[in-house]
Amino acid sequence: MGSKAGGSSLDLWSEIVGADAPQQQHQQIEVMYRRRKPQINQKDLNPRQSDVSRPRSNRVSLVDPNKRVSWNRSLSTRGRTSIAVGACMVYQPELKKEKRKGKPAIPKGKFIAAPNFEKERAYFEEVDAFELLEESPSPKKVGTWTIGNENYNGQVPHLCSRLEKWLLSRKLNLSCGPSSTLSKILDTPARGLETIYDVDLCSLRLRTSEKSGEVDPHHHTIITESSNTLLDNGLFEGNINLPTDKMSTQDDEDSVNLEAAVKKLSLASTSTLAEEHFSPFSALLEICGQSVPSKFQDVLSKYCVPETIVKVGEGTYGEAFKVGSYVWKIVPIDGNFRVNGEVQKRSEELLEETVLSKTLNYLRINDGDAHNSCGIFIETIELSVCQGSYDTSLIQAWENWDENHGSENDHPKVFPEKQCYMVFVLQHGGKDLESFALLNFDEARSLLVQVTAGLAVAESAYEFEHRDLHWGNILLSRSDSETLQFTLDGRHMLVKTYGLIISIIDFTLSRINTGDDVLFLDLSSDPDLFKGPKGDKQSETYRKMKEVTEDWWEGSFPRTNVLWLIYLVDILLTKKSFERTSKNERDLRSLKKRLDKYNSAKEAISDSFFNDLLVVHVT
Ligand SMILES: Nc1ncnc2c1ncn2[C@@H]1O[C@H](COP(=O)(O)OP(=O)(O)OP(=O)(O)O)[C@@H](O)[C@H]1O
Repeated sequence: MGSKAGGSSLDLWSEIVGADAPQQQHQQIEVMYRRRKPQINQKDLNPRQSDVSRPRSNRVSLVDPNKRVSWNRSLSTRGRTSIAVGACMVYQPELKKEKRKGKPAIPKGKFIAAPNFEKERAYFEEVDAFELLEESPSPKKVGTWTIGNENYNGQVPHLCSRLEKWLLSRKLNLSCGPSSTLSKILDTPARGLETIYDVDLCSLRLRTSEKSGEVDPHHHTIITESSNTLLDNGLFEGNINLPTDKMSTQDDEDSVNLEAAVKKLSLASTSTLAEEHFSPFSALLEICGQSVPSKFQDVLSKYCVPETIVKVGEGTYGEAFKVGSYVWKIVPIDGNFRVNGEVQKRSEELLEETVLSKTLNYLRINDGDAHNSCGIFIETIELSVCQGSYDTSLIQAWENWDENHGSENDHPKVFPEKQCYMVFVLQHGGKDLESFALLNFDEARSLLVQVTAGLAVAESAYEFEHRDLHWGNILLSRSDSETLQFTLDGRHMLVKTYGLIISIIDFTLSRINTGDDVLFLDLSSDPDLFKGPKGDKQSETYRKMKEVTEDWWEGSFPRTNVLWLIYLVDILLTKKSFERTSKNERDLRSLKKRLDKYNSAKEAISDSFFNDLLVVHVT
């Protein structure tokens, strides 16, 4: 295999030993669900829902079968209920009712028989007894970068203050152009966090709580090397490129003065200037390099001829279309009516997701110098804000898909002329794990090693936690390459693919430290997320995350990545059928047990399960 190429390769992982656990096999009875939507056992369905003539029988609202509101769907309103409902909510619960009478029944759920129910029984009894040990929570407010937005009230998703300042400064002085760290993230491809910190030191420095001795987690300390003149003029740009060595000689007194000045400016900004010049929507436009929203047609024409567009998937918020060789994820935003039973996302939320996606793009750089790199996080090619009714080519593609798959989403004809959308132009990542047919155990373990290695790399680079890695958010495609390179803390690893390439998507719930700010969603404002069906692996994983984080979502808890790895092993064992021996199943169960001891994907990647899938190159 290509994994041995390169001469001086050492298998360092083999020294990590993990004793196999007792190998009982048990049966598990578990609800299935799709993405964040729980699937209820047939016996739990009322007759109407279980009627095979209803193509949506696998998506059952726990509240009202006609209304797509469930424990998981309420995610969409997390932290923004007050905005959406208070401002302009027009609830349309009946939107889906008139749809597609007489449509052929095409159930979407994959009901895969467990390979050996009897064998599984013993195991799952063991697994059930094997509840995760009490997590050892990370100490709060220590060791993470403090965050900005002192006005954060737990209801509005956090938008990094750095972003606000950058955007504000762009408004105030467009001729300066963006040169802050954030703009670098937005304008250029991948770079490691350590580099970002370096760059940032030339314009701004963030202090950790530890370093500054501050205890307020919402206090964002900014120290600049800028001149007071700039500050006095209100033209703070974070754009003063002093050499780092000069930065390091800055004395504390100056820092304190400047800090106070910046704080003053910041306060003035939020109360007056920002209100006049800054809105999340205009910020979104800025990020996309637009001054006004585009028309679908204009952006589409850059990528393909409209007739070739095909819908490839759908989520709670977005529709996914293959446009040329890319995938467009189209998310309606800021509208005052529900779509797919959900309050539309607001610009604020999309701001965070766009910055996060762009930051993860940095990991894709693999120029030999990268300290951390991998290609597993889906590449964001372009971001665009569009406005108008849905384009006819997209509607046609939507209807074709609906005929074949039975869409659960509202027909896009509901969108009025003034509707705005966030368009993510993404690398095509293949099929999601839910619908992908894995062939054999080698493919399954390559899936696991790629996800684990990718999370380890992103943890190391950005303190990244995905926090929603269910089987709709893992994409798979086949390829000829035998190995993939991951670089973790400067060590180059080749990972065996067995012909499978994995991509991770959907960073809505993710947490990241961009080097400027910690971006995260405060899930404590969405209690329903944690009320999913008991025993359901996905809902249990949200609950375990809550235990681990102690509901402090801002903090760094890479253990949440491990929780999703455990979930993935469960999914492979119980929801996916592929060629495997009983030894293979034992190996997976043993891995699951050992995973429980790890506090990060970085620790997990050293597990013996991955030994012969990884080769570390010492350079
Ligand atoms: N880059 C991509 N390549 C291929 N398919 C994609 C891509 N992005 C999204 N999809 C398809 O669209 C589906 C929905 O995407 P995504 O999960 O990002 O939307 P969402 O609205 O955030 O979903 P949810 O919140 O319900 O998980 C995916 O499960 C996948 O099938």
